[in-house]
Order: sequence, then structure tokens, then C-alpha cells
Amino acid sequence: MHINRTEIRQLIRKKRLSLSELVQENAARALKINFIQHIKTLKTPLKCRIGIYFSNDGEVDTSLLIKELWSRKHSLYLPVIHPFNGTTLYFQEYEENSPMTVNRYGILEPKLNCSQICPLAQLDILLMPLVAFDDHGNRLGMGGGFYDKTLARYYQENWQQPQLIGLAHQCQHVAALPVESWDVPLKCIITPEKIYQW
Ligand SMILES: Nc1nc2c(c(=O)[nH]1)N(C=O)[C@@H](CNc1ccc(C(=O)N[C@@H](CCC(=O)O)C(=O)O)cc1)CN2
Ligand SMILES: Nc1ncnc2c1ncn2[C@@H]1O[C@H](COP(=O)(O)OP(=O)(O)OP(=O)(O)O)[C@@H](O)[C@H]1O
Repeated sequence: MHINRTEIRQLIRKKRLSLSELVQENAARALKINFIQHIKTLKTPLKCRIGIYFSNDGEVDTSLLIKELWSRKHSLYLPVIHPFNGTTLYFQEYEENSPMTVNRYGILEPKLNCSQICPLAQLDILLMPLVAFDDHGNRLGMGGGFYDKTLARYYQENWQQPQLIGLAHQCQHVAALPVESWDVPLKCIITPEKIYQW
């Protein structure tokens, strides 16, 4: 049977939305431990700049990881949807008292402040949300193309920074995804159970 991108999205989003509160809590804790473990193996500064996101739609809860990374003195940046083009992302610094606003998808983002935006190339690590991932590190997102468009130049020009790391529940894994030319494959995906590297 051939299943298309829209169908995979619907299927996996339903799966992750039906995870119990207990499963979500354990997943958040395990994901935090796995990321802290993984970052030790990377050649990044002791205190680094990390792009992260606020979880939504049954994604693994990143709030524990956010607190842990702050306590380790890393600087965190959240995606802000570009106010004019509406199709790419800025990464703006996120501190405990940052003024926030709700974007068009109901996800909290920092109130736009140009002086706190970090150019993509200055992030050490970019943690990326995804709906599904496969055995080859391909990633399928929510369908807005936000990350793909934001990363297009990065990918074409073979930048070494930031390191792209996808975060997901294990149930978001599929054997093989249909791939499009603009899809940016990931070298690492972390789930509560496992660290995948390609
Ligand atoms: N936590 C999180 N933040 C993120 C993303 C993400 O995947 N996860 N994004 C990754 O790109 C961007 C937002 N992309 C999104 C795209 C679609 C929908 C969504 O819920 N779409 C609805 C239709 C809503 C509408 O059009 O009004 C749906 O499909 O049901 C949400 C976020 C930036 N921030
Ligand atoms: N680099 C790009 N340049 C132009 N258009 C793009 C690019 N990347 C993606 N798009 C467009 O964005 C739309 C959504 O892409 P896609 O289905 O791959 O999104 P996604 O990976 O699910 O979402 P996201 O990256 O936001 O998580 C597609 O219709 C595609 O044409």
C-alpha cells in the first residue's frame, strides 16, 4: 500500500496525541537525560547556543529540558514565525522572564525583539520538532515547510553549524518516508528510548 505524506502526518499525530499523561511525563524525563548525555559527545562549547521549541500537538514535552539547559548556563532560542513573509523562522533568545505571545497556531513564542535574534549560523545546536522520522534520518514536519525553508541555504551551502537534532517519541518512527527535494535530512534524532545517528 502506498501512503502519502498527508496520511502519515494524520496517522502519527493521532498516535502521539493519544499517549497518556504518564507516558508523556516519562518521555520528557528520558528525553532530557538522553540529550544531556548526547551533548557531552559533541564538540560544542561548554555553554552553547541552542535553538529549541515549545511542545505542541502531543510532541515530547521540552519544558524539563529547557529548565535543565538553563541551569547548565546554555542560551536558548525559540522559533518566531517571520512577521512579514510568514513562512520562515527567526530564533529569538528565550529567558525565564521573556515577554511571550501566541502565534497563529496557538504556540507560545517570544515577542519579536530584533536585538535578541540569533542568526542561524551562530546557533551551535538546533533541536527540531518533527511529526515522523525514518531509518535514514529523513524528517516529516507539520506541513508548513517552516524548518525546510529556514534551513534551505544552510543545506545547499553545506554549513557545519548548527548541528541539527530532531526530537521525537519512539512511536513517530517509520521505516521509510517519501522524500522531497527540499527535505533536510538529520544526522541525529533523539527519542526517550534511543539516540539515532547517521
Ligand atoms: N512545537 C512546535 N513548534 C513549531 C513547529 C512545530 O512543528 N512544533 N513548527 C514547525 O514547522 C512551526 C509551526 N508549524 C506548525 C504548522 C502547522 C500547525 C498546525 O497545527 N496546523 C493545523 C492547521 C492550522 C491552521 O492552518 O490554522 C493542522 O494541521 O491541524 C502547527 C504548527 C514553528 N513552531
Ligand atoms: N526550501 C524550500 N523552498 C521553497 N519551498 C519550500 C522549501 N521547503 C519546503 N517548501 C514548501 O513548503 C511546503 C511544505 O513542505 P513540507 O511538507 O516538506 O513541510 P514539513 O517538513 O512537513 O514542515 P516543517 O519543515 O515546517 O516542519 C511544501 O509545499 C513545499 O513546497
